[in-house]
Formats: sequence, C-alpha cells, structure tokens
Amino acid sequence: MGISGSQDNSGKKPVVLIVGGGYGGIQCAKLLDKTGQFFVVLIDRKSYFLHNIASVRAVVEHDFARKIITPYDRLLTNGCVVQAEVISITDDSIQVYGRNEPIHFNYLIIATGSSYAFPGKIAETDSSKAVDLYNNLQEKIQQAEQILIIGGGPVGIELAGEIATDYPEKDITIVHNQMTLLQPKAFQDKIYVRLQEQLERMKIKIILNDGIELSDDLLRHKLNYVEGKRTYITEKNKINITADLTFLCIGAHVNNKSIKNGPLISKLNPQTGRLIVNNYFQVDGYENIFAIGDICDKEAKYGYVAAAQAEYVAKFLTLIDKKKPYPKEYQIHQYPLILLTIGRNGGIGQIPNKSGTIIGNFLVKYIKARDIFTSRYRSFMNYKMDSEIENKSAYTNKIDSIQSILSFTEQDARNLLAGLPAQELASGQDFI
Ligand SMILES: Cc1cc2nc3c(=O)[nH]c(=O)nc-3n(C[C@H](O)[C@H](O)[C@H](O)COP(=O)(O)OP(=O)(O)OC[C@H]3O[C@@H](n4cnc5c(N)ncnc54)[C@H](O)[C@@H]3O)c2cc1C
Repeated sequence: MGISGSQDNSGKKPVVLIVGGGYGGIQCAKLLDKTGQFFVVLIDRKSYFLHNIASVRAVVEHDFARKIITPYDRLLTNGCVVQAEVISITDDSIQVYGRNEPIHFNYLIIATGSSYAFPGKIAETDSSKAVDLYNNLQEKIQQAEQILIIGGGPVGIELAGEIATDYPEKDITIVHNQMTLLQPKAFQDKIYVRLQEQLERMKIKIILNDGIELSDDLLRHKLNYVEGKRTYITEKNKINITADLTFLCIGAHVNNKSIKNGPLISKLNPQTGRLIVNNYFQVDGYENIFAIGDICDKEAKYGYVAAAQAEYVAKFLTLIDKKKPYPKEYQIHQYPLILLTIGRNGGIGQIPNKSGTIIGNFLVKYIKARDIFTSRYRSFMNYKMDSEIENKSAYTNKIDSIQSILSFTEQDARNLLAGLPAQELASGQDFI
C-alpha cells in the first residue's frame, strides 16, 4: 500500500474518503483538499491517473503514454493519496487489500468508474509497465496489415481514426451492429452521415447493422486486444474479414465489485449495476455516502460529466458539513455534446446548444485533436509535459476545474468563433 502526501490529521478534520482517482475522483479530491475543511484521502489501485480519453493517441505516438499516465503524488496539498485496491465498503468504513484494519470515513465518495478493454483503459497498476504496454501495442500496430475494430461507438471510431491517420496504408475495418455509427438518434442526423464520409475518405471500411459473434474465445480477451491472424465471418451478411489485430470496443464494464461485497449491494440498479443516487448524488438512503461518474446511475457516461458531478458534490459537502442548507439540486446537462477526434488533424462534433451545432475538422482539431487535452491534464495534476513538447502557456494556466478542460458550452463556442457571425451559430449554422 503506497501513500503519498500528508498523513497527519491531528487537527481532526472530517475525513473524506474518495474511492477511485479517475476524472470524477481527482476533481473532487483536489477541490475538497483546497478548502482545508477536510482531511481528504484518495484511494486508487493504480499509482497514477490515466487520462484515458487520450489513450487512442498513445497507440500511434511513441511514448505519448508517458504523457497520459501521471502520478497522483502532486495532486493534494493537505490530504494524501493511497495506492490500494478497495475490496469492500460498509456504512462507515472501507477495507483495502493487504490491510486488516478498516479505514473509517465521515464522508465517502465512490468514484470507481468503469473498466474498458485495453488500450481504452488499462488494468496495470504500475506506471512504467503501463507505458510499456502502450508502446508494445504501438509496435504491433506498425507490424499489422489488417486491423478489425469490433464496435463503432466513440472509442472504436477514435481508435480507427488515429491508426488511419498515422498509417494510411493499413486495412482497417469497423463492424458495428447498429444502423449508423455511434448510437443512432443520440445526435443530429447529419453527424452520422458526415462522420461516415470522413472515415471512408480515409479508406476505413465500415460494416453496419451486422456483428461479429463474441465467442467465449474472444471474450477471454474482453479487457485486451486480440493478437494473431484470425478470420471472422459476420453474423448477418456472412462477410469474411481477416485481421492480424482485433480490438474490442464494445463498451465499458462498471467497477462495482467492492460495492457488491457489502450492504450497498442493495443500492445497485439491477439493470445497470450502478449505484442509485438522488439529485445530490447521495446514495439512496445515505446522507454521507455519494457516488459520481460512471459508477452512478445518473446522466450519460463521460469524463466531463463525472467532473461536473464531482464539482457539484465538492460544493455540496463544504456546505452540509458546515450545517448550511442544501443547495439547489444538480442540473443534468440538457443538450448532448460529442467531440470525436479522427486522428490528430480533426474530427467532428456536436456542441451542446439548442440547435446542436455541428463542428468539423478545424474546430475539433483546435479544441481537442491536437493533444486530446493532455497538456491540460498534466497541468491539473501539477506535472509538466516532457520538455520536448512543453507548451508553457498550456501548463502555466492554473486549471482547478476539469469542467473547464472538458466541457464545451455554447458560450465557449461563441468565444471560439469570435469573428464568425454569432447569429449564424444561434440559427443552427454548422461550422464544418
Ligand atoms: C478510449 C475512451 C475515450 C473516451 N473519450 C471520452 C471523451 O472524449 N470525453 C469524455 O467526456 N469521456 C470520454 N470517455 C469516457 C470517460 O473515460 C469515462 O466516462 C470516465 O473515465 C469516467 O470517469 P470516472 O471518474 O467515473 O471513472 P474512471 O475514470 O473509470 O476512474 C475510476 C478509477 O477508480 C479506480 N478503481 C476502481 N475500482 C477500484 C477499487 N476497487 N479500488 C481502488 N481503485 C479502484 C480505477 O483504477 C480508476 O482509476 C472515453 C472513454 C474511453 C474508454
């Protein structure tokens, strides 16, 4: 069990335990730590924060993994970060692997998130081994001629886009069991058409409304990629696909094992496996136990949503701990947002305004595709980028809110588009 930061709570401040140092956990921990009102303990099984949103870049750019894997040790000033696997959670304490005594809390924030097949997320807990795994995969991609991506959601699309941008000669196929890429009807109709056109211009083959049978053999790799030449036959149209490398981009698995080992099991939604929370993110029936991000049964599952919920809970806790009245309930994001990178040069997106403005390569590159927010996350974790790619303006900006990194409001769009007529934005004009 590794510990970084202060272990001194002699001032007997209320202890806030945060389980899970993903997008929600680090945001909540940093904000609460800064108040000085609590003793914050962030627990994660990994020794580092994985900026997994940029993991797709780490499979094509050598050592990019070093930039998305950042130790937790500089995150907190007053509290501490503990590297340990939480194995069970009770009403007033948690139990970690390798330690007999429970760790007690006054407040608990469960932010255990979700797992995803490598390279989207990674199970490795040691940072240098994790970097090696990304670099090894990069070599395998270099050697592969034919690549199959099962699943045409955001992760499958972004992965295909990165590989096709850096290796235009590779034969890449996406198989997706829906009528359109992504989730049909979640966004404006035109995004699906433009997205598909953009990918096909890069010679990525797209097979829709068909699937690859997820055999036991494939599911053995459900948290990894599949190596070695294989031939697949699609389920409906019996299309033959040969691939040297196969990626499973078929969705996330909720990290709820530690919750199942205790009384909170009854608070899991049986359909989704996620914790049921009220509009303050309090777990059903509890005042001092919260759940945010991918583990909670509220809102869409995105990093920027986890961060918004974390920010809300941090504010909420500072108030209720001082016995102040409950604040206004959390407002769910009203309009959908998607920013899909298709390699380092651009992509497509829909910004969260009423008209669902579609944006294209220029803006997506400017906002996200250049480094997929990586320098800003390094800065958030109080680390610099490697010297050769140092971008002073990016990390000298003090960023205390992941919301400000990830969320993209209509006002941001207006600022960004200053110079373009604002009335066109409001009237639904797209910027492709
Ligand atoms: C490839 C990819 C690209 C994505 N792109 C975007 C994007 O562009 N924009 C966006 O907003 N979202 C994106 N997402 C979704 C986003 O990554 C998730 O919504 C986000 O990770 C959820 O954050 P979280 O804080 O809830 O949990 P997570 O980020 O999943 O973090 C959970 C943490 O809890 C730890 N943990 C879990 N269980 C335990 C335990 N028992 N003991 C100790 N520690 C534990 C884990 O190690 C992990 O660090 C993407 C996802 C993937 C896979």
